[in-house]
Amino acid sequence: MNRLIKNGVTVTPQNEIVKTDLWIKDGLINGIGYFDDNLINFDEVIDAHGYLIAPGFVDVHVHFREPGFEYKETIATGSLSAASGGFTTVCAMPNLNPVPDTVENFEKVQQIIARDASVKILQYASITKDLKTEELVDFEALKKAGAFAFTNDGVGVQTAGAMYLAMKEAARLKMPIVAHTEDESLLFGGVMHLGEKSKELNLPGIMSATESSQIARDCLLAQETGVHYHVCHVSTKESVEIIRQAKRHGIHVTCEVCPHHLILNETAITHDHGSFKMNPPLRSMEDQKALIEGLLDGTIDCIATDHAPHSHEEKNQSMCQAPFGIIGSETAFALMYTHFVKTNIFTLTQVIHWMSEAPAEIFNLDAGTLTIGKSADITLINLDQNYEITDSFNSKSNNTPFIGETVTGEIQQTLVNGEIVWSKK
Ligand SMILES: NC(=O)N[C@@H](CC(=O)O)C(=O)O
Ligand SMILES: [Zn+2]
Ligand SMILES: [Zn+2]
Repeated sequence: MNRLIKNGVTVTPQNEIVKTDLWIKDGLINGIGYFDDNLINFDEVIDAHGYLIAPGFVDVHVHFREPGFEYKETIATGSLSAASGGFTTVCAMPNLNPVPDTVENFEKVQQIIARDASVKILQYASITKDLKTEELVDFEALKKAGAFAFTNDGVGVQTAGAMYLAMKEAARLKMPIVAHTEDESLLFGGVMHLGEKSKELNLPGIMSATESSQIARDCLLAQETGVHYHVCHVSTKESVEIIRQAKRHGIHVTCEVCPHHLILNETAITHDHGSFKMNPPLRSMEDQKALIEGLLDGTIDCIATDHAPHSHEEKNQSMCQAPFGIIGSETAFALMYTHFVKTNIFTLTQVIHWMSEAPAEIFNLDAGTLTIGKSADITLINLDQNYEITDSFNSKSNNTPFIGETVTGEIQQTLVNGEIVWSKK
């Protein structure tokens, strides 16, 4: 099967836009340059007239809710949502029911993935049984069953001892520990960042140290054990500084940041509504600045969405009642492009890198680049198209505070292994 993507552009490492075609043969990238479809016999020619031909994005942090919470999302709807956001490889979190904490439970998820996924999905196994801190999973068996990495995302590992033993075992197996860092003894029922805004809205606050103190603990344990330690959704300036210092000390730590923490801060919370509630919460303007600086100086390694679907009923209530989390797959690129590339804070090359090659490099994934001989995992983007984010998504849920915003940069088509998995209607 020979397919040609014609008349597109790519962006060079120097951030120059150059015209190009891309030739796909049997699911692999066979050539990047100019190809004459009068001379070469293509089964199909996709006219990309001026669209950016980008490597399919890689999202190391999504919640697909199946099995257990199919009313929020399923592997079918979540992966379609990812595809329509330009993602071709995603890593799915284990806060499911049952939790993939045994080989049997893990294989159940793998079977649904094999049946229903429209993009490549790597499934995380949990660190502990049922995400409760006491008992570790069988790391070796879950690795053999195909676990991508270990995490308890949704909750933090509450004791240093459990985290230490988990890291020791993961290090032995050369597997990463991925951490949602949250010390529950420092939570005090908080629902948004503890600061001026939480006082104004009279809502219980979450202090920054709830996150950063556990990152400090874990960096020291990562040094002790030599494990690859990856921090989820970094949100505070203290977290960035701790990770910066840990990297300077040669500790194998990497981390991700979410578009919403880069774009918004606590002042965006106009009133007490569940759509502004996510974990970690929108922090202060200083924190937001530190996240941007952290990306620019390499302290923060990549962008991940933390796509966290919840039903309308669940989110349409006070922050004190609504669950934490917002969706992110379908809006990530356009939001980053609009807020950071159009404003010359980041280059297009940087944003693409942080959404594709960088996350793939962190976890040694064979993804995230346009390379001859590699899988044709590709997204085509119209960089000139403005559109309004509406409440209609491929995801089952529409819990995002970005509804109503006009953005630039629309995903047109996504291919996985050279096959079209999503096209804009
Ligand atoms: N981010 C969130 O606010 N919520 C996530 C859990 C998590 O990522 O911690 C969820 O599963 O809903
Ligand atoms: Zn989390
Ligand atoms: Zn998450």
